[in-house]
Amino acid sequence: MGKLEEIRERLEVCDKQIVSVLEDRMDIIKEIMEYKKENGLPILQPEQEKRQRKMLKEHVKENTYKEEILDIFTYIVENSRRIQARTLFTHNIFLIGFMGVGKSTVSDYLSKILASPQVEMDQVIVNKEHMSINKIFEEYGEEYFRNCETNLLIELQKKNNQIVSCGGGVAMREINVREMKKNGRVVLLTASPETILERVKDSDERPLLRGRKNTEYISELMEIRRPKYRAAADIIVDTDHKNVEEIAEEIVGKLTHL
Ligand SMILES: Nc1ncnc2c1ncn2[C@@H]1O[C@H](COP(=O)(O)OP(=O)(O)O)[C@@H](O)[C@H]1O
Ligand SMILES: O=C(O)C1=C[C@@H](OP(=O)(O)O)[C@@H](O)[C@H](O)C1
Ligand SMILES: [Mg+2]
Repeated sequence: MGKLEEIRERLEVCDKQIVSVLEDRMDIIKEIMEYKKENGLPILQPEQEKRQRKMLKEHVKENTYKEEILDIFTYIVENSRRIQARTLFTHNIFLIGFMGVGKSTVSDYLSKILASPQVEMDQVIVNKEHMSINKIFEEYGEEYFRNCETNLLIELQKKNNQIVSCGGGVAMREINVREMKKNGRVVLLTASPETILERVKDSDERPLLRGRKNTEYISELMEIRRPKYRAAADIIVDTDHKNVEEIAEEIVGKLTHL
């Protein structure tokens, strides 16, 4: 055997060892998830990831390849998140609720922490139509926008493990609720009219609130929509006085025990 072949063989042995250790690591991740589920412990615990990273940095600080090793670990952790997500859910998660409850914000956070694709329905429609939501309402009317939402929900059936941030009106159509339920769990976020006003007051991107940004109108529309939101929901999470991390943890905890 030539020298080069001999070196390559050692490399192959090394790669196989990495594969084997990675498999062990992934099994451990699953074991942790099962233990947390069985014992009702918080599932996401982002602070644990930060501790892990700190420990690792300390461990490799004298290493010649520390940058490269840390880079590899970024991918390892990303994939562990994906395994975590699959251990928890095999379906889509749809966030519904009134404008400003935090559907977009929470879905963005959940998609990162669970390394799962996010679908921001409003944004997908804006991209498809090459028009802002305001412009779609102005040019084609609300009914057209609602049809875009229904068509998109049907399209979303093709994939799993997506975190979908719905527009606030999605749960109003029964066909939309049926589509979401086919391969998804529906999470209703709620908040008081005062909280909603605080969160939407500086944005002009919601045509339904134009010129009506006050708690009276928000309460009125919320009451009209409430029965449909509740009927569609598999779980309900109130968001008043909670930060995004707390809301995400509550969602995952409740979905796990559904
Ligand atoms: N839990 C929260 N606490 C404080 N502010 C929040 C929270 N959730 C969302 N926000 C803020 O409220 C505004 C509306 O949130 P967004 O996610 O766009 O709501 P939605 O998609 O339900 O309309 C954003 O400015 C966002 O940063
Ligand atoms: O409640 C609604 O009918 C709407 C909510 C908006 O989304 P957000 O709930 O994300 O603001 C957007 O889809 C559109 O302005 C209509
Ligand atoms: Mg939104």
